[in-house]
Amino acid sequence: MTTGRRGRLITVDGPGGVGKSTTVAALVHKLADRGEQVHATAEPSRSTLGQFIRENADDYSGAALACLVVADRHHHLAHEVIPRLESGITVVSDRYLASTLVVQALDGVPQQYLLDLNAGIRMPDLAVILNADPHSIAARIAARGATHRFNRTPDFPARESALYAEVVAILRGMGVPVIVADTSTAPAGVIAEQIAACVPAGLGSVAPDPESARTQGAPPS
Ligand SMILES: Nc1ncnc2c1ncn2[C@@H]1O[C@H](COP(=O)(O)OP(=O)(O)O)[C@@H](O)[C@H]1O
Ligand SMILES: Cc1cn([C@H]2C[C@H](O)[C@@H](COP(=O)(O)OP(=O)(O)O)O2)c(=O)[nH]c1=O
Repeated sequence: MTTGRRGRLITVDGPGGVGKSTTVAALVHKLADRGEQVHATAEPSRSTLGQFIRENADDYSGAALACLVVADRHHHLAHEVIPRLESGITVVSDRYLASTLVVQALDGVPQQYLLDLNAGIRMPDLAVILNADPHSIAARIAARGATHRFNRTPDFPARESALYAEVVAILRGMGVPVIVADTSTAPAGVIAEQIAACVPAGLGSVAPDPESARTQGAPPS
């Protein structure tokens, strides 16, 4: 069924282990419960290229990995995201542009190069940046086990957390509505509620008040 209006693209980014997947699942439930058609997705995507990236992120780095993740994004948009948005379905993506601006920066890729690779992508209607005290993040990664080279590096959570705080300003400078939530202090259900409150039911755009939507600023670096 289509609704005759465009869906919204909501993206959720933050350090590995911060709570993205948990928050996305809670948000999708909340939106669906109030009658929205919602599609949950993730980057790297489920495509052949996305799966290749997940399996090989330890063997590719720098500009090579940047090109792979952004190629996957362009394909993801064309084949999975945009068609749903055009059918009125809200799409929630676990990782998107902000992840590239942070993870690839930590891999040594210049920011302007990353922005150029992303030229023309569909910008999020709402970008959610989850952040947390780096010690909490490290403890969660230790509890579940590191899954890729980025979260095997001990100082990675602190560096990643600091860079996500910077990316908030970059996204806002690009005109993207951003809300920031601290998963060290707020449970996923509460954060999902706050995000859902920024996505008015039945409207084609979101207009969060960044200050009232903010649950916590990013932790100090
Ligand atoms: N808001 C939260 N507060 C406390 N713990 C959380 C929160 N969100 C997620 N978690 C826990 O943190 C761990 C990592 O969550 P996950 O959603 O897999 O993170 P990510 O997708 O960012 O890697 C899980 O054990 C999850 O239960
Ligand atoms: C979306 C994206 C992912 N990646 C990489 C980082 C990870 O190796 C992998 C995403 O894995 P993911 O399972 O999302 O990590 P985590 O559970 O730790 O949050 O893809 C990038 O390097 N750049 C990107 O823009």
